[in-house]
Amino acid sequence: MTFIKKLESAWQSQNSLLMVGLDPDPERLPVSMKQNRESTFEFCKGIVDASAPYACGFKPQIAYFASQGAEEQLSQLCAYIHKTYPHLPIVLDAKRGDIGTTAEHYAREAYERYKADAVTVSPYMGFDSIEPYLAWKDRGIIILCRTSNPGGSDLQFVESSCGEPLYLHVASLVAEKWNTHGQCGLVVGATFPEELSKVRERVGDAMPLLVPGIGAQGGDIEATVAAGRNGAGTGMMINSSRAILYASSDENWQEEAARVARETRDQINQARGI
Ligand SMILES: O=C(O)c1cc(=O)[nH]c(=O)n1[C@@H]1O[C@H](COP(=O)(O)O)[C@@H](O)[C@H]1O
Repeated sequence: MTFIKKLESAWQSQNSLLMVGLDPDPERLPVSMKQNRESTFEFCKGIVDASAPYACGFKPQIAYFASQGAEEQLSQLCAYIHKTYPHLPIVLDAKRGDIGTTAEHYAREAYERYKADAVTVSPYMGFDSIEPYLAWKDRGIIILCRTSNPGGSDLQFVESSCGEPLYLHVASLVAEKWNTHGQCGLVVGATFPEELSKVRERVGDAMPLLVPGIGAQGGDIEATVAAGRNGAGTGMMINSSRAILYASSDENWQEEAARVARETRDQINQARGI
């Protein structure tokens, strides 16, 4: 099954647009856990099990694993998710971008080594830096468009040669030229609902948007849903990481993670009118 079909099916079967971000900071693990690589896996597995009923997918952030030499734990986690929750897609957040020959290896890292259903990439080195990912027709490529951080405006708001901000130019390029097999999506931050709505309008209903920025970054759920939903009331993977992961560091960390995930799913659904 392709990434896009798996995601669409998860939106329906889970009745959820919530993507749970897996950003395991060794310094913020539950107090009962030791700060080591094995705990990184155990913690993420615990979060996955607690939040799976409320999620449309999981987004592990590679830097949190690589910075502590926990790549094997990331592989183990992806294998665990595929085996236990085969209906929930994994978006590997790696934000890669490099010349084609190198990009080929980044694609293999994401799709072969970690068996991710999709990976985040940067568009700024152009089409040949994206092309190697397109060869994996059943996988997804989620391209940075209007990121959630304040500094995103430094470049993404620069006027492009077409006389509009660069992020909209990226949205058009991906929708009209790069998305040759219908496997691309875009990253647009929940912290910028106005731009989110412009991107949705530009790319139409079919393209999924990865929308980080609710929870710890303070994005407004109602405004996000109103701006980014498609005609079917879906179309978004609305990501929350720290608000769920670190809801509690006490004995009840799994229960609290589950509670925040459920409440976030419910707030998103309420904004969808469900
Ligand atoms: O590609 C991403 O996932 C991403 C893009 C973006 O524009 N902003 C953004 O915060 N992210 C990621 O989304 C997650 C947000 O985490 P929280 O702010 O803790 O919910 C982190 O893993 C970020 O790396």
